[in-house]
Amino acid sequence: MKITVVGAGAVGATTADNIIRRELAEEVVLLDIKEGVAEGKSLDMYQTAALLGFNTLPVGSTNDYEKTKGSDVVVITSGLPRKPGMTREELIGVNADIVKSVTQNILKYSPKAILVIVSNPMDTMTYLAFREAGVPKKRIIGMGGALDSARFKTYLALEMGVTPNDINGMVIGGHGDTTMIPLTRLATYNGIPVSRFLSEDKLAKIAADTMVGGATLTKLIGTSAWYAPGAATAFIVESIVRNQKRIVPCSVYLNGEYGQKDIFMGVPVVIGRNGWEKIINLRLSEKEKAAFAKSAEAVRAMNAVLPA
Ligand SMILES: NC(=O)c1ccc[n+]([C@@H]2O[C@H](COP(=O)([O-])OP(=O)(O)OC[C@H]3O[C@@H](n4cnc5c(N)ncnc54)[C@H](O)[C@@H]3O)[C@@H](O)[C@H]2O)c1
Ligand SMILES: O=C(O)C[C@H](O)C(=O)O
Repeated sequence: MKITVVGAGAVGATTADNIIRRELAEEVVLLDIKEGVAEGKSLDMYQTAALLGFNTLPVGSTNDYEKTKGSDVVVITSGLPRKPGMTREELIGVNADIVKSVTQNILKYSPKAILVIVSNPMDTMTYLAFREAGVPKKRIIGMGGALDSARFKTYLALEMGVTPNDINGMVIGGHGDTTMIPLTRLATYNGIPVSRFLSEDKLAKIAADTMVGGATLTKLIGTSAWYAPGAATAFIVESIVRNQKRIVPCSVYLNGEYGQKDIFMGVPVVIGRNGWEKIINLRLSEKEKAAFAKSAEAVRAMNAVLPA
């Protein structure tokens, strides 16, 4: 198994670190355009092997795609992160060109790879990667819902004073401050609806906090987050390489599912060795359906901004 992570910045390096520690591949290639950075971070990571005991080999590359040849899974994190006060959507101008050229280069050397797109605005960047790659839809996965759901579970756990490990919950829709849909109605504490423990007001606040979870961290840190994004990306990669068939909300191509066509949006999917294998059709309430349709409108408007 060989995995490539494009972009050796905060999220890319953290993703690679999580993948390496869990020995999800024999080799992990980290690629960046900044001279020496990917090589340096790979060597730094490998120097933890003697301390942590893993056997995966990290390999750095300054824009040399030959080194990525024959990758089974490729994660794309290259691109600008937002600054405080910005939306993810404002990154489209710069990041579209980056994601487009990276996708083309990757496919030249790894035509069979499953692509996991992280760069923002993620749903639109995933749509763009799909358009450029021309590969079966099940091999293109956008990472957003895994992270947003982890934040949702964390906020629920903090409010309830319990471990996030006992909380189940999903965020679907777009990966944007106003397009996410935290499904409070379906969230549980070990199978028991969280509404048995929290008031409607508390749940509404948790949903609102989840939606601006990324913006909150960006304001605190000065750039966007990387620990949970890196862990969430590695979580998806693990479900692929270990063929775990986990149900994870991911941005995937919808062709009529959830009432939408020709769009990438977050919905629960089964993730296994072939990419996303199946879309889970949740029975949404009328209010949730309306939120999904509104979210799709916003994502579609972003997609329309992409150059032809
Ligand atoms: N989908 C999500 O949930 C999620 C979560 C966190 C961050 N993000 C997004 O991920 C992206 C990266 O965030 P970050 O914090 O790691 O940023 P960063 O600035 O730390 O790292 C980005 C890296 O991409 C590299 N890069 C730029 N152009 C490149 C190219 N053509 N080829 C290869 N590498 C190139 C840069 O040199 C830099 O090292 C941003 O767009 C951010 O908004 C998405
Ligand atoms: O908030 C951001 O801009 C980065 C990422 O999408 C996140 O949710 O952490």
